[in-house]
Amino acid sequence: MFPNSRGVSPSLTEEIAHYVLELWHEHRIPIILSTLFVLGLLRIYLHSTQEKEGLQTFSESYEKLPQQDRPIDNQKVKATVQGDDSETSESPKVADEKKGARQGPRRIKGDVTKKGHGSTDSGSETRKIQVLMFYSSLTATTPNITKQFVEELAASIGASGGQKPGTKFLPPQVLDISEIDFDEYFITPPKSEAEPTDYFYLFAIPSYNIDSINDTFLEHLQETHHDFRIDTSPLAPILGYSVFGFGDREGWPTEEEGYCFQAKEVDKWMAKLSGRKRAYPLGMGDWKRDGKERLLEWRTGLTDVLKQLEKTGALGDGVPGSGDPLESDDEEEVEDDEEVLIEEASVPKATKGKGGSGSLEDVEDIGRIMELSRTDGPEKKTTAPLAIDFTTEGKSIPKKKAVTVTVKEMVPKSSPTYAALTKQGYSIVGSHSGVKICRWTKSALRGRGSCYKFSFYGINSHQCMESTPSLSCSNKCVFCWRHGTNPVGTTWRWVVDPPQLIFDGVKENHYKKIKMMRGVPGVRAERFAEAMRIRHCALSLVGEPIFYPHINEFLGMLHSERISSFLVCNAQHPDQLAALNHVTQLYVSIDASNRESLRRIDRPLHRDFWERFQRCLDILRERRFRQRTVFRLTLVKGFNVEDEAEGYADLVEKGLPCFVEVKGVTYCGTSTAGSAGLTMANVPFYQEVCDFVVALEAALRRRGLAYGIAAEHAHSCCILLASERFRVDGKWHTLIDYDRFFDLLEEKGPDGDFTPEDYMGPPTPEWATWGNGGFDPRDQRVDKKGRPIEAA
Ligand SMILES: Cc1cc2nc3c(=O)[nH]c(=O)nc-3n(C[C@H](O)[C@H](O)[C@H](O)COP(=O)(O)O)c2cc1C
Ligand code: SF4
Repeated sequence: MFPNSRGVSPSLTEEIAHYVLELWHEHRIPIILSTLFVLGLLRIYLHSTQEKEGLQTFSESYEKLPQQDRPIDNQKVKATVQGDDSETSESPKVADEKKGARQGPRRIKGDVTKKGHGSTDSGSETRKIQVLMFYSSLTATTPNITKQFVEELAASIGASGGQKPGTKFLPPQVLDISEIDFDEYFITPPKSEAEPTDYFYLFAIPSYNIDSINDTFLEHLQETHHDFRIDTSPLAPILGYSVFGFGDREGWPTEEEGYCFQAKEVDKWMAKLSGRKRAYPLGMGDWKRDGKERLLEWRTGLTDVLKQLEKTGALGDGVPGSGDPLESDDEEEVEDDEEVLIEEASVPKATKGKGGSGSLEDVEDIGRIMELSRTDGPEKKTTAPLAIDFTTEGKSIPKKKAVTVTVKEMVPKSSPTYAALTKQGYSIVGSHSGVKICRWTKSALRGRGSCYKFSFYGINSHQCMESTPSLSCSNKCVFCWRHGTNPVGTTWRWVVDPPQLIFDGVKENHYKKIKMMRGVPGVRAERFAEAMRIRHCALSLVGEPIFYPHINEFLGMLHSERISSFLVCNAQHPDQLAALNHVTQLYVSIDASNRESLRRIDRPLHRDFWERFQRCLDILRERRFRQRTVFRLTLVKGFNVEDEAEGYADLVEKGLPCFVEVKGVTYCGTSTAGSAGLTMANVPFYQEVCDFVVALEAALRRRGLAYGIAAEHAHSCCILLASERFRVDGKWHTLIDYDRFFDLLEEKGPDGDFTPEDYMGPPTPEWATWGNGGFDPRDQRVDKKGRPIEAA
């Protein structure tokens, strides 16, 4: 070996080299692996930081798209999605690209951060409201109507010309849908450059059964909703929308035949795109007939909505996005008053022993009542008469009990009864009254049929309020699904609310509930506007209305506002019945034809129930030329149908009512009616109800009683027998002339001398008479899922 140039002996160098080599041999695997690991980490890090921007820009689903399906200009899309205002402002190039994009894939544009409720966002104070009214037209009627409409609307909301100081409204704009770029308005709402603005969309849409701009527009709405790259409700940031349709009743008489069909479509797709922000129901009109009137109605309703928006920034009750998402449509469909139901009452356990069915206080047990009144719970000191059994004839209260004591409320807010009733959709007014909007009212608002009282008596279900001034009842009928939730007793032993409080309260709550229907699909503007004027009151909700000590005053209030009264009582309170002033129609429930059957079915609390019942029939007979009296029979198979036609005929002979309504009990719910053991098997088929009515009519004729089968409403299993007093020139006249009734009251007083014939209405419509089914031809029958049912 030779020394190297630096004079280090070769053996040392060799030694070092050897040492390094050995080291390498010994540790090369971990060294290689850790180097690879570090390099790997480095690569992942670099890769992820490079990709980050791309991921921010496009949604995952978008990344999976084939290249040719991606937007034309990624950079622009990126910028607009990120909310870059400079990019959303319209450069001609962008506009051109948008037009080009119509054929190709849709461009994503606008702010992806969805604002929940428009102006409810922070800074709403400074936000303006821009109403945009879109219209289409082929034969040039709509543009002028729309322009005039918008001027009038602007005036009514204070947004015309020189804007009212302080108003949030910008002057409304009118836009022809054949001239606008749909992407501008119907993918996301436009962005205002000038000032923060929320949008409210209105539509005036005539229908055409030929190809028109409407089809392109509808296609666009549909495509936008189905475009998986876009939120299914991309128009959710708008404040609300509403549609008015123009059509021609002559060519397209009904909705089924195509009347205003495209307005209905626009309404439907806008509901989807806006996340159900229907601010006011769909309006429809025929310019040659009722167009002007309907449009005015629609404008009046819209003005209210817009003013509310201006004030509160929200749409109000019942419309999603309003802060109160409850839609009546989502409510559990509970059958209502006129349907007598078989259903097991769902009684909260706590109710038992507190006045529910589990603890029926004995009327006569005044000592116990007083005992109870001392227990906690809302109480009122009152000098109102306590526990006077005004339902018990000739009975007086022992002197020592007639003292001023603490009287309890019938349904205190803290009680389980209150909770149970409100859960079922009742609004409790004061401490013992209730109101609830019935399913027929909802159905009529949506043009899906009215209750049998429309067919028989001309009642508009959407103008009918169902209420009671007494939630308490003295029976526990087996088919009454409310027993267990409503208080029972035979005496009035609670605080008595003044009639004015009840009257104002039931109206207010009824209107509140109607308003909650505003955004419900299918509600028609015309019916909605009409529903804001109560014309009828069914005093039959639950409990016993004549139990309320001031029932006559309450009736007087209804009548003074020309609201008709249909009062149903349970034939257990003869004294109150005898003292009752005029009602438009007076019902007595006849649930059985003999004592034993009545005891089994009604399970009355009064021991002298049969005598009370008989006396009520006598009173009805005496008053048959003063009151329009009705027997209401509810048929429960296995209880009160078989072989009872003769017994019922005897009762009719005794009471001689003007009418006999026969109705099959309706089943609702899954289980039997508690101890009574009722099931679906107890619900008679319509044919069985028909057979019974035919048998009853024959039994009446055999007794020489002039009654005939006048009308039917097969849809609710209900048939009407009427006295021949209401047949004129061979035609039944079961309808009521309501105006005449009120005129008579005004003329002759609440207890005046006039007869039911004095306010008999026009002939019963042909479609409602026996043999014709009785379904309102203006409406469309639907099944449980809302699908149209073809008429048989
Ligand atoms: C070709 C044509 C088709 C129509 N089709 C329907 C229809 O299917 N349903 C309907 O209710 N009205 C229909 N109409 C009536 C129009 O909707 C109605 O007259 C409307 O007021 C026209 O508005 P415009 O003059 O602005 O086009 C049709 C009218 C035309 C001219
Ligand atoms: S009478 Fe009125 S409350 Fe009764 S079912 Fe008909 S619409 Fe409803």
